[in-house]
Amino acid sequence: MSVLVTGGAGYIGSHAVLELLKKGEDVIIVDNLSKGHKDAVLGGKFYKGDLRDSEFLNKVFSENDIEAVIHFAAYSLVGESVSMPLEYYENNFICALNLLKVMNSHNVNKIIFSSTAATYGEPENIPILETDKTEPTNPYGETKLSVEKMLKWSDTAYGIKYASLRYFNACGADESGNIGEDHDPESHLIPIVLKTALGQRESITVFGEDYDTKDGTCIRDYIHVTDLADAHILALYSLREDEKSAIYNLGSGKGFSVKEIIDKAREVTGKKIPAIIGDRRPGDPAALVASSRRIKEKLNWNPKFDDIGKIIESAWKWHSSHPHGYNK
Ligand SMILES: NC(=O)c1ccc[n+]([C@@H]2O[C@H](COP(=O)([O-])OP(=O)(O)OC[C@H]3O[C@@H](n4cnc5c(N)ncnc54)[C@H](O)[C@@H]3O)[C@@H](O)[C@H]2O)c1
Ligand SMILES: O=c1ccn([C@@H]2O[C@H](COP(=O)(O)OP(=O)(O)O[C@H]3O[C@H](CO)[C@@H](O)[C@H](O)[C@H]3O)[C@@H](O)[C@H]2O)c(=O)[nH]1
Repeated sequence: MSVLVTGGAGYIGSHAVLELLKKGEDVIIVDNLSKGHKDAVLGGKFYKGDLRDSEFLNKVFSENDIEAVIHFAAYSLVGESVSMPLEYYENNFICALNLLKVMNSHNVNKIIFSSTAATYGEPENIPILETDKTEPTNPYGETKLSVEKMLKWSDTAYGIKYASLRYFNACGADESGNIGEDHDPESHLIPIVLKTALGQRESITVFGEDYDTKDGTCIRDYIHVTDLADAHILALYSLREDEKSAIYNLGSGKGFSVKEIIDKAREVTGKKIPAIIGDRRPGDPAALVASSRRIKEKLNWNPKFDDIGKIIESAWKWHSSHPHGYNK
């Protein structure tokens, strides 16, 4: 039987596909390539298509013996979601709705969902626990929280078991340097900092220096993409072992400010990396840091990258060897 990976040509999805293949899983990938790259998919059976198209989805499920779904496909940019909320609801909610409907009609009862730290909003406590309140400060987080609620009711009604993984900030690249992050336009901090190091941008703009944090810039929890990919495999195994549905945070437990990330990248690359201070970006909470105790205890998740310098080094290996991403 096969594992269907939606959004498997995207940044995190392509790393998960690689790890699944290494474990000997039979993998099917669906991606509309709106943001992803066919060259990022290093194996498996690839379908180009859109999850908003139920007929297409039904065909994929009819042609294959699908056991479980890992659902990455979504729009995922905090700032963009504030200016395009309806597109975010349409893509993120409708894709998940169509997927759950087709899963139910084909008796597929396991799904791993890419949720996010953005479901919490402005946290009351750091580190954030899965039981903490969820009040998103942006439409992106709202769409993901709505899907989590739909998953809960689909479990109650149809017995579809889920693991909802609330990732904090995914970063880094596969150690081989063969796949990595390539968004167009790029909006994530670490790739932009590294593109500045490569001389492709004149400077990095720091979005706000007046937050209530140690140096006034936003704090995030940066987690390596391969450690994230590994967590999906553990979640898949747990659903196979009839574990109950659950929500898990995935982060390193350490917070770094925007300025600290820029300084660390200067150290790793040996480049100057000019930075200028700009306005706050709408929708950004001041600080997000995870407690990942639950997934460590319940699924034995054991992240390998616990050093931000090593994480940035892996991203630098990818960016410096692929300065134009997959379009070499
Ligand atoms: N990058 C992060 O830091 C982060 C953190 C938390 C959660 N997430 C979540 O993880 C998932 C993957 O994120 P990513 O950074 O790899 O993003 P990405 O944009 O690189 O990957 C998403 C993939 O989904 C595809 N896709 C989008 N809409 C589709 C549709 N309607 N039909 C078919 N394919 C579609 C895109 O072409 C792309 O390849 C997303 O759900 C995102 O919300 C990401
Ligand atoms: O040019 C830039 C880009 C980003 N930032 C800041 O850097 C931090 C990280 O930003 P970014 O890399 O864009 O990630 P987030 O907005 O934190 O969102 C990521 O991490 C979330 C989980 O925390 C996921 O849900 C999202 O999908 C994913 O894009 C934020 O404080 C940004 O304001 C800058 O200062 N300048």
